Amino acid sequence: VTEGATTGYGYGVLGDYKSLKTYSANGTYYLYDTTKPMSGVIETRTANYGSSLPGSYSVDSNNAFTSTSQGADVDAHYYAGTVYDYYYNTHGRNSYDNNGATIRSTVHYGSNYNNAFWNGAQMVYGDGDGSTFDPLSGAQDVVAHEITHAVIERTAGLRYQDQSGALNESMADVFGYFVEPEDFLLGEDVYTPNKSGDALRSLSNPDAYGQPSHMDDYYYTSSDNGGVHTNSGIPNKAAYLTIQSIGKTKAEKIYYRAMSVYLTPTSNFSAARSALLQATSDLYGTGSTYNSVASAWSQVGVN
Ligand SMILES: O=C(O)[C@H](CCc1ccccc1)CC1(C(=O)N[C@@H](Cc2c[nH]c3ccccc23)C(=O)O)CCCC1
Ligand SMILES: [Ca+2]
Ligand SMILES: [Zn+2]
Repeated sequence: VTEGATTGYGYGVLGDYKSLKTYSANGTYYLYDTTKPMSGVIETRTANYGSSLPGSYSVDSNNAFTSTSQGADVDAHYYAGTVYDYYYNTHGRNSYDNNGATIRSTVHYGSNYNNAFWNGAQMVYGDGDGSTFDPLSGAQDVVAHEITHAVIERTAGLRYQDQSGALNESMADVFGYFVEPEDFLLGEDVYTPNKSGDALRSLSNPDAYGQPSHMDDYYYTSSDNGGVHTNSGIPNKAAYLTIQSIGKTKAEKIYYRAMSVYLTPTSNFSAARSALLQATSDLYGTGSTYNSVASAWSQVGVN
């Protein structure tokens, strides 16, 4: 019996065919990808509808992860690989710690759990209740959002509270777009499966989903760590305006440099504007690109 890296396949949450990097041992196939140029691996596990982590390896007897319940496992594994590839190919970053850390995901967490999270060590995905959410790993932008939280922890370290927390949230949403740039929506592929055209959030129109897009409408609250999932609308809108004026290629380099070089745990929105302008100056000087970034933040009321 062979032991080692293999290529299998499966169907994702939306029933789409995907080729998978798997591992074979003792006649069992694991969602365990050893092919990345990093010392760690990409591994996907299941909590089997319980809440103990990390759970057991997602396995299959014939390297064909084709059952409906395996869709969440397939997508968590496949999309984690694409997010690894994005950070490595676009920014030269080797996993979230830039040192080849293993990227671990656990799916089927809880019962009909309508959420997902990075717990400081791994990603965790609920299956959703089929009405509010489909299994959340079925959205590439959600997977990118979660892995970006891990990157932020190892770089800017933005405190998950008030403005620095909203910035943390925004960077996660913005890199969700950079990884999946087909729209400015977040979570649209898994949100309300029975309703089309909606999403969890919108970078281009935060107000459509109850988020402010200007400092005048900053939402002061004690819940959700000071409204981090609400006030992220303001930096999200600034990011959208920036992308629209200078393009994705320049924007993602500026955002990555700001996140990895200039932002700190206590950076607020104004500090983010400064960090992004400094990154822009480093990369592109202080001409039209610089003015576009400054303008974007002025338009959302941050100077
Ligand atoms: O990573 C994050 O910021 C979110 C982590 C939420 C969480 C935090 C701590 C423990 C458990 C869960 C998860 C996501 C999120 O934005 N959640 C929002 C919106 C949301 C999703 N499911 C919900 C259920 C009820 C209320 C709100 C929500 C939230 O938790 O606010 C990110 C992309 C999609 C899900
Ligand atoms: Ca999207
Ligand atoms: Zn988040």
